[in-house]
Amino acid sequence: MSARKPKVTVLGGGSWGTAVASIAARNTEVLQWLRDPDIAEAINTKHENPRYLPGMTLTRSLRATADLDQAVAAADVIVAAVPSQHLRGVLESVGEHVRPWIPVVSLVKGLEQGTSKRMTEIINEVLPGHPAGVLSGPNIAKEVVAGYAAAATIAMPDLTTATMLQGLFHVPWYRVYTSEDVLGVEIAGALKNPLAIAVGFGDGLGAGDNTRAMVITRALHELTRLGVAMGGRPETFTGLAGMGDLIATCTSPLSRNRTVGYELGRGKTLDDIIAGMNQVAEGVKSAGVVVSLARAHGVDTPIFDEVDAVINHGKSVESTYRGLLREAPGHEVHGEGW
Ligand SMILES: NC(=O)C1=CN([C@@H]2O[C@H](COP(=O)(O)OP(=O)(O)OC[C@H]3O[C@@H](n4cnc5c(N)ncnc54)[C@H](O)[C@@H]3O)[C@@H](O)[C@H]2O)C=CC1
Ligand SMILES: O=C(CO)COP(=O)(O)O
Repeated sequence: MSARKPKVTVLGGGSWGTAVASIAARNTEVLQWLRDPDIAEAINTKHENPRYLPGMTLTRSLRATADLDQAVAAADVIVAAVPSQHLRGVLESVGEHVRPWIPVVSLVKGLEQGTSKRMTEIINEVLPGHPAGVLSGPNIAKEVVAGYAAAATIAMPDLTTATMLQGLFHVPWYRVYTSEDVLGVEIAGALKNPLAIAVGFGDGLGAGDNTRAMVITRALHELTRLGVAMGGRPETFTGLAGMGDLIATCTSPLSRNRTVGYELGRGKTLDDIIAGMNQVAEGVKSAGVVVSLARAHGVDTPIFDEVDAVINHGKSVESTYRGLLREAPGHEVHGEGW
């Protein structure tokens, strides 16, 4: 007799939480928690998340609920898909209902303001004893739900758990690779967002393909320098969660982070851009956190510094690009600067 497959509970009702819940529901029993009972009802009866993935059909067996305690109590695996600034609060409110030792997988690509912590650090703090890991890669939610080929990496502290979880998320068009570099995979996902904002600046200003390629390439250099200084493995940053996600986020018109940069480059204010979005662009809140992490690790990060200056300190996008271009280039591989 085959063993029962682990039941998955996804916390979060946005586009990516819904996409991953729909994929995993092809492999096992999945319950998705979201705050709005009307959307839960629409997922259960119409197999659609009308707010975040309108018109897209989800796996029919996927079930949703607005009852957080019930959702968590049933879980053999928890998947966290709420925006980074809310993960701690959600986990604190469910703590006592979580079954002991079950793995917790973060899909979240942000850093906590105030503490500068990664999401797996928060999971380890709030739910000690649970193996905490991350699933990350170049994964624009709508494309994955539409069934276009994509891939990601699941990183857990041990390969046995990573391999068990791989089987829950892998489907023919969504290839899931394993890794033990939790820190590297996780930090890559958080760092690529402010860098996509920087690429959006250039696109919004009307700069061309050369500028975009230059910024993406130097952004990968900067992301890798900081990620390695923090303890990530160098090869992770040229993999799916690093270079792969950087390319997707910096070039996709569907990326929320790139769109923030693009609209700033076109002259809109940050407040107007955020007010017009019903989704999270994590890079807006993590830009300042990344700069403080870079200073703490003694890493020079000119692109991150410029994004932080625009987002948090009122610098204009035009002067950002002029400032970057004034800096004399050093050695391409070993140089510290931009
Ligand atoms: N959308 C995408 O293509 C991808 C997103 N991600 C990451 O997934 C995470 C979640 O983003 P999305 O699913 O895109 O969300 P979204 O931006 O589509 O929607 C935001 C979601 O967060 C929920 N939310 C807001 N405040 C909350 C709170 N206090 N408690 C609980 N839920 C709250 C909203 O109700 C909504 O369901 C982010 O860190 C994002 O960077 C990762 C890969 C792909
Ligand atoms: O993480 C993503 C793609 O992998 C989604 O990027 P945005 O949050 O910028 O839309």
